[in-house]
Amino acid sequence: MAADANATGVDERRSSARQTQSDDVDAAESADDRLLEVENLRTVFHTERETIRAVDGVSFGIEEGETLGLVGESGSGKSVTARSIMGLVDDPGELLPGSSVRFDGRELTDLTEKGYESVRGSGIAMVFQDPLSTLNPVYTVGNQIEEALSLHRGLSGIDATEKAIELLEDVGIPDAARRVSEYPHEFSGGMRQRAVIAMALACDPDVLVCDEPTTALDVTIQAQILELLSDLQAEHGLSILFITHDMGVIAEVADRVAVMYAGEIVEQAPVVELYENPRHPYTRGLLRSIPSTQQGAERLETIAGEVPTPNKAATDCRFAPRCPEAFDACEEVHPVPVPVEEGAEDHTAACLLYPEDEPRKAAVDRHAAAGDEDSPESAGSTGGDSR
Ligand SMILES: Nc1ncnc2c1ncn2[C@@H]1O[C@H](COP(=O)(O)OP(=O)(O)OP(=O)(O)O)[C@@H](O)[C@H]1O
Ligand code: NI
Repeated sequence: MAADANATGVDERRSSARQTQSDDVDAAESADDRLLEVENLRTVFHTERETIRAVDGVSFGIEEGETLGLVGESGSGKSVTARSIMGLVDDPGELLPGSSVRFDGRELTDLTEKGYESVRGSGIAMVFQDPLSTLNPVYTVGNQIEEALSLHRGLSGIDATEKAIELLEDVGIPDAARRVSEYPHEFSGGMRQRAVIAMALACDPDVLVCDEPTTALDVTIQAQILELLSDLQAEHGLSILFITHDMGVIAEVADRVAVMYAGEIVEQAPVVELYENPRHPYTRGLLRSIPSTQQGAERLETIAGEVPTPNKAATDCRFAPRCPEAFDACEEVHPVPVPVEEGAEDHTAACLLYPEDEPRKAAVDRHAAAGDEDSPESAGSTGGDSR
């Protein structure tokens, strides 16, 4: 239905996006450059006991050729964000109304499964942490790449085999002509992940979503895969969403970074800015927990406590119980992303301490007002107010 997005459709979506935008972070302004635009994404899982708000109002965009790093502790909602973009959220999970994922100007969240398949086949491809979850043990690596080539590019026979070999060469697999007929178990961990990347490239995607693609690999191999991804990006102009819990890896791969905590993005900034000038107390804590190679003797700090499971709409700051800088209002007001100071549109933090150059009370009021506008209670038809 939405398959052939025309210019008018795109314009309509842009203007409706503008209306629903909170005025603090006007992402729609730069939507023109953004190949992938995620807006107010809410993905919940209904379990017997509770509803887990795994992704709770996440917004970000990725420009052409850019890498956005998505970082956060285990359970913060990174993988669910990736699966939501890919249309891979199944029962008991669902995207709540108002969630938007636009790819190349086209809304994906209301596509049918068939429509999504075509997006996954040609627009957006995903690389998972464990290559064995993607590769089928009973087929040769070549067969699997050829199948992708046949599905997405209509290649078959010798053409498909030749292209598969070329892809394996592209991802740095030596002796590709021979290895194309080997089985996944004959590949090492690093070579398997390269093969998975070759499979993803078989679709000639514009966006690559990588969910901890190097976490299972040892450090040397990890560095090689990261280099491969950056080479491929330069070569194919890929946009990459790179998910990891490792701040060290993020520093190497990302152009921009989004820090996730308990289902929300708590800080977003260009990579150098984030490392040199982190603002959210959670980001500061994460950065203090990176092992520093220069000062080997220095003790590593970790953030005490655990990520809470977001099982209610937030009415406070979910990080407050672990935050060294929390004050009274943090328990009563839900912070939304705001510029960290006036004019800092590309550096936002969801923390009541910001904007830093605003009097504390005014800043808190600004968060409270934005939260009221945003809340499902005020947006829904019930008119009920839980506050
Ligand atoms: N199928 C599911 N059913 C119920 N809850 C789920 C399901 N999938 C994910 N969740 C919950 O969603 C939350 C976010 O999980 P997610 O896997 O996205 O975290 P993550 O940031 O990727 O963590 P990790 O670094 O461990 O991979 C968790 O609380 C998790 O328990
Ligand atoms: Ni994950």
